[in-house]
Amino acid sequence: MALALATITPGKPEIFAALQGEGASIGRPSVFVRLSRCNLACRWCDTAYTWRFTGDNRPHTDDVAYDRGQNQLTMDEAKVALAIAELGAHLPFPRLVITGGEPLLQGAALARMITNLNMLDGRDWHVEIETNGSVAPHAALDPLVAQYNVSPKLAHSGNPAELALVPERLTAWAQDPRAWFKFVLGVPDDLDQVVALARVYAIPANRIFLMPEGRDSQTLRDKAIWLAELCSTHGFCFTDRLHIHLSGDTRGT
Ligand SMILES: Nc1nc2[nH]cc(C(=O)O)c2c(=O)[nH]1
Ligand code: SF4
Ligand SMILES: [Mg+2]
Repeated sequence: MALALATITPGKPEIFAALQGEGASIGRPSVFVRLSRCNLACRWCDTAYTWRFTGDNRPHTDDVAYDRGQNQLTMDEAKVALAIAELGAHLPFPRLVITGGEPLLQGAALARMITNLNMLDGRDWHVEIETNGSVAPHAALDPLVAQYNVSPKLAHSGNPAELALVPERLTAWAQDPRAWFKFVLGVPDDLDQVVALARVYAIPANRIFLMPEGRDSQTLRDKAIWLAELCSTHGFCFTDRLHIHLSGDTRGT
C-alpha cells in the first residue's frame, strides 16, 4: 500500500529532519514528511508543487504549473516508515510532523504507516498533523495523532468559504484539546475574520496562533510588527516561521 508524497528533487521523497518551524511546538526537533495533493488552492500557497499540476489553472501568485511526475512520488508505506525511523533514531523524544498539501486526504494510508513506524521503532511517536481543517481525520488515524495544527483558510487565500470553512469540522476541532489553530494573516484587516470564527465556534484564544503570511525573512519581519501588536491586544498567540528565517523558502527544510 502506498502514500503520494511530495519530492525534494525528482525521485527523492520530501522526508527530512528539522526543527518544527511554526505553532505550539516551534523549535522542537522533528522528522517531517510532506504529502502530495490538496483539496484547496490558496493563492499564496508555499507548497503549490503538491497540487498545482499541469492543467490546473486556479489562480496562484507564482502562476507555475508543476509536472506531476517530477513533483509527486508514490512510495510504499513501510518504506516511508523506515525512512522516518532512520532520521529520528537519535531523537530522545520522537516527533513526526506530517504536512502537505492536505495530509488528511490520505488518512487510511497514514494510519498504516504510523502503526508500522511505532512497531519497527519500538517507541510511540508523537505525531503532529498540519491540516487546513476542512477534512475529517480517518477513524483509524485519529487515535494515533497527538496534535493537530489546524490552519483554516481566510478569504485572502482565494478559496470559496464553503470549501475552506466547514462548520462541522470547525466545531469538532474547537472541542478537541489536541487541536491548535494557526491563522495566516496577510494584512491587519484579516483579523476580523479570526475574531468572528473564534466567537462562532467558541475556539479558546489560548489555542489560537496568528502567523504572518510570507515566504522570505524580511516580509515576515515586516508583518510581525503589526501582528505581534494585534496578538497582545486580542490575547492570541504569535507564531513566526522559524524555518523561513533559517533556510528561506526551500524544500526539505
Ligand atoms: N521546519 C518546518 N516547519 C514546518 N512547520 C510546518 C511546516 C509546513 O510546511 O506545513 C513546516 C516546514 O515546511 N518546515
Ligand atoms: S491548504 Fe495548505 S497546501 Fe493546500 S493550497 Fe492552502 S496553503 Fe497550500
Ligand atoms: Mg509550509
